Amino acid sequence: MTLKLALMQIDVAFGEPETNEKKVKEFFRKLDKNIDTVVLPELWTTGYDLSRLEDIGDEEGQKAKQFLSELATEYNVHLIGGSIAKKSSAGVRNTMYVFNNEGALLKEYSKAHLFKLMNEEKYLIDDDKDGKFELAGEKSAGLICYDIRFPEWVRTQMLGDTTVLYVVAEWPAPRVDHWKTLLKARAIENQCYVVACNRVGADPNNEFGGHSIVYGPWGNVLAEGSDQEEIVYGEIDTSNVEEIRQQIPIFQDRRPDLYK
Ligand SMILES: NC(=O)CCC(=O)C(=O)O
Repeated sequence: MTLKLALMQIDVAFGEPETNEKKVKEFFRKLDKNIDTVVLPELWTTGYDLSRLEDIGDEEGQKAKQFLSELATEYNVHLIGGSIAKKSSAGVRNTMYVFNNEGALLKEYSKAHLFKLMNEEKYLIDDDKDGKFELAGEKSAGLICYDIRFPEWVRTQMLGDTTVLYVVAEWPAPRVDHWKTLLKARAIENQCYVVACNRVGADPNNEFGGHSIVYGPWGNVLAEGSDQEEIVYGEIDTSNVEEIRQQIPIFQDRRPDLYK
């Protein structure tokens, strides 16, 4: 399966959901024709304005779901909707929504690993559900930023022939080298495509690194963004994954009996 991708590497206005919705709409107007799948970054509505999430978070994600579903339908694209701050009676979660090109919600995933360096554990609650879904006939998974530092969690998503891993992030500039290295390792060790969208710009506490990136299953870079706002375009063809997994049969050679 070939997929034409567009990673919307935007700057996120701190705590201003309406400004950010306008920005996303503006980016969609600039989108190339014949794109299959669009990816947005982490917490793209609010940014890391965590202390105000009770006010600016999205009740049950209703607003974001409607907004994303309409965009997916209007532009006839599958949409990895980054993540947003979803409020519920349990607390606020960092939640990704995935829509198909008919505007149907395919998946809701909430960040499993909270990042203490950016105070997530003070304002957010984690979740324990998997990130797996099927998009455009392709077994896929979606994870959020810090989640990629946990190869055992990523592996769980890749078991069962998952071929594409989508990652959405607000990853700070000083650790862009970690971002690229970790994503490359996840691609190589899982023999999968990794499609990762990071924001750019700054908030009061961090400068963000961009470098949204697409890796192939050999760890080869297929597309990479700069550190500026842009749409990063890439294309993947998943037809080689099975052959690579036969050549070096990592999934068959696993010894889960040892990994305790
Ligand atoms: N938003 C995040 O989860 C950031 C993770 C991060 O910066 C890291 O180094 O890990």
